[in-house]
Amino acid sequence: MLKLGIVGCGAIGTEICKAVDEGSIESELVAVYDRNKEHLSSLQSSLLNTEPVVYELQEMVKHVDLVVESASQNAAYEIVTTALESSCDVMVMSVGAFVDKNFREKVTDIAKQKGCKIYLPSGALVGLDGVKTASCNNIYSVSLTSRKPPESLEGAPYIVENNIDLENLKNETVVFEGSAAEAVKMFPANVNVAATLSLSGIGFDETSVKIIADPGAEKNIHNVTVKGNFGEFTTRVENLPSPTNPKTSYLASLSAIATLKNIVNPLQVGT
Ligand SMILES: NC(=O)C1=CN([C@@H]2O[C@H](COP(=O)(O)OP(=O)(O)OC[C@H]3O[C@@H](n4cnc5c(N)ncnc54)[C@H](OP(=O)(O)O)[C@@H]3O)[C@@H](O)[C@H]2O)C=CC1
Ligand SMILES: O=C([O-])CC(=O)C(=O)O
Repeated sequence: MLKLGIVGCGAIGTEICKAVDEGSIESELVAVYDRNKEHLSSLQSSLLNTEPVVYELQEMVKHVDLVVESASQNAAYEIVTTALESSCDVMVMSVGAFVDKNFREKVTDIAKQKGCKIYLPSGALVGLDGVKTASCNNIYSVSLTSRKPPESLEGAPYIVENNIDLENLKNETVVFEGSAAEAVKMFPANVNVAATLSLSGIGFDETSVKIIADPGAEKNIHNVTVKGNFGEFTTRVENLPSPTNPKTSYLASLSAIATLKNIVNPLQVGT
């Protein structure tokens, strides 16, 4: 059985733990950690069949096969490096950390040396199978438009630095237009999807991102358009927010669960 350790037990981490606890993923939930003690204890009390040990990262990696990062972009750097150096596989939800080329290359090298894998789930996006397939023969352009309730963008560095008054927005407003490279740095808790899209396709600088704050939006809506030698396609997902974190689409949690199921399944379906 795959032994799992989860760092970050908020919206996504909790759903993963519940899925393991219910027996939906053939694996053993060995250890959990969160700096937020409320999240940790509410997770522990929600589990019916499992009693994972609370281990900080350095101890966790001695006891598990795979570490799940579901914490934050800042936390991802240490979690990924420590897990791989200890010969653990790692699954990362804060994919925006991979915008840093040095980090990307460093952890890919460590993974190769240790014979480990780094898994980046599709998260809140749909259509990455098509992007990966299309990228095998020349993509001309990839664009992402994300429409979100204004409050979900509160606190993002771009909003703070540009003094954008989200509270008093009356109409839908394009708050950001630029490269995925800039978007994931400026909206670290909002567009990790732009990072996953960039890594599936043509890169961070070449992928364009538009973020719309829409006071009428109750869902996180992501449209992706890809053009290349294959032709072109557009995908659109209208995501319901997670019950405990409105910034995070519920589909992101399901995607993490689907990736873990895929890891333990000998039958591999899709791109
Ligand atoms: N790839 C994708 O498509 C998506 C990715 N995400 C990303 O996934 C990550 C998890 O999302 P979500 O579950 O909604 O987030 P939550 O805020 O609900 O949960 C994250 C938890 O991790 C804790 N945490 C943060 N930093 C650390 C650390 N250094 N060590 C230990 N615990 C830490 C937080 O504590 P505290 O409360 O104190 O901050 C919080 O309890 C986020 O980075 C989010 O941006 C989200 C949606 C889609
Ligand atoms: O959940 C979403 O819709 C997108 C998101 O927060 C992210 O990519 O970081």
